[in-house]
Amino acid sequence: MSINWLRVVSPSIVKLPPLLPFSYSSPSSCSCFSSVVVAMSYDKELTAAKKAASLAARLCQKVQKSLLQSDVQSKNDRSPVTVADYGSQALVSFVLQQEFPAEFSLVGEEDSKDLRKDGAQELVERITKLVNDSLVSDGSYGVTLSTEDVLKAIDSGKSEGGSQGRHWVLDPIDGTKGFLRGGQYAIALALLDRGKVVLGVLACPNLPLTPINDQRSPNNEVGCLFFAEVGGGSYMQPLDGSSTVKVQVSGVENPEEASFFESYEAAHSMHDLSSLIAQKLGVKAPPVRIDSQAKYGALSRGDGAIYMRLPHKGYREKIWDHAAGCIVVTEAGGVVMDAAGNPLDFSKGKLLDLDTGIIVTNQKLMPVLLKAVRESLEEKASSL
Ligand SMILES: Nc1ncnc2c1ncn2[C@@H]1O[C@H](COP(=O)(O)O)[C@@H](OP(=O)(O)O)[C@H]1O
Ligand SMILES: [Mg+2]
Ligand SMILES: [Mg+2]
Ligand SMILES: [Mg+2]
Repeated sequence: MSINWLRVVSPSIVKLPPLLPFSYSSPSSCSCFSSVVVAMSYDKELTAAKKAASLAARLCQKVQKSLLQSDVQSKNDRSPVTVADYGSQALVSFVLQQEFPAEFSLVGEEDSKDLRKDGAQELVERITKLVNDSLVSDGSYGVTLSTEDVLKAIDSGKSEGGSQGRHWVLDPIDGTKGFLRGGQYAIALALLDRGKVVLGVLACPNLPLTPINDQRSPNNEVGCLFFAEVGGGSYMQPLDGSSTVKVQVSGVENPEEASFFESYEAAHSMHDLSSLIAQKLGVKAPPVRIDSQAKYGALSRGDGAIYMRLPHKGYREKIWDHAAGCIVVTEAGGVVMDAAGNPLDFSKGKLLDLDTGIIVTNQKLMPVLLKAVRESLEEKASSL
């Protein structure tokens, strides 16, 4: 097993390795922070991000337990959104603004447009109550938000990101379809500094604490928080923060022994193409299909060795669907690339500038995986 357990009395005792005083090169062909940079600590930001994501995860868990039909709405693109997506974005936005009032920019998936329409008042009140209940249970801020405060907090996520300054990147619920099915979902929060991902937090409320493919453990306990800061490695805690482990990607070198993840939703990734690639590699295990960036979390601790995401033609990937997952995997020793072999570029605004797909694996397997992807894409194109 590739999880290196570090049992500690309190998570605060686990110190990230000290950052070098001058400069360092990133540990691998790191797609999140690739150039030589002046070392910088983001400890305060990481602490705030963990707090915000954990609070949002608790809000989501509460909603998932007793989801009402009226809690689910449909967006313009007909994708689902729930009171928990909105509540999570409002909560994370509020917490980050409290912690960093001087410099705050957030690129979030949701906005309040539909909530400001006639007939949405009840929904907004339900979201506001969820947010206030979460703030009361935390007890740090001593405020009660009005419905307008909540709408404003959701709308603070309107930043476009880019290559200048710092921007938080938030997917308040990644895998809303999984959330609705009672499956996997994640609260994904990352920080961009001058276009590079410098920290990421993935709260995965339904992900087992033990490896998902481990036949021997009953997988009863769920709820994982993955986090990573550039140059500091990747870590996992139970959502209650009671212990911390350093995680590392699988060291598998033989593709026949590798297992791979893909989206649960066939509409999100071409399962026929990934099975062709797996066949070329000689992968024996069937694909593990799970929703959301929980795939990046599971991969970072070695539950599987490969993640393939090959969207149908025309789909454009959003930065909030990958930023946190990318740094969690990269800091755990993995590599994240587009299917053409380029690192992901988070500096271009809300969208990732790629149209081939995203592949994730360890450093040893990446060259063979890229080759199999290239050959499979060529075969598919020539068969059309
Ligand atoms: N046609 C499509 N192709 C690829 N990804 C899509 C898609 N439609 C939606 N998605 C994205 O896939 C995400 C879920 O990822 P996964 O497939 O790994 O479970 C969704 O995030 P949200 O649930 O935050 O909207 C959404 O952004
Ligand atoms: Mg969505
Ligand atoms: Mg998403
Ligand atoms: Mg989402």
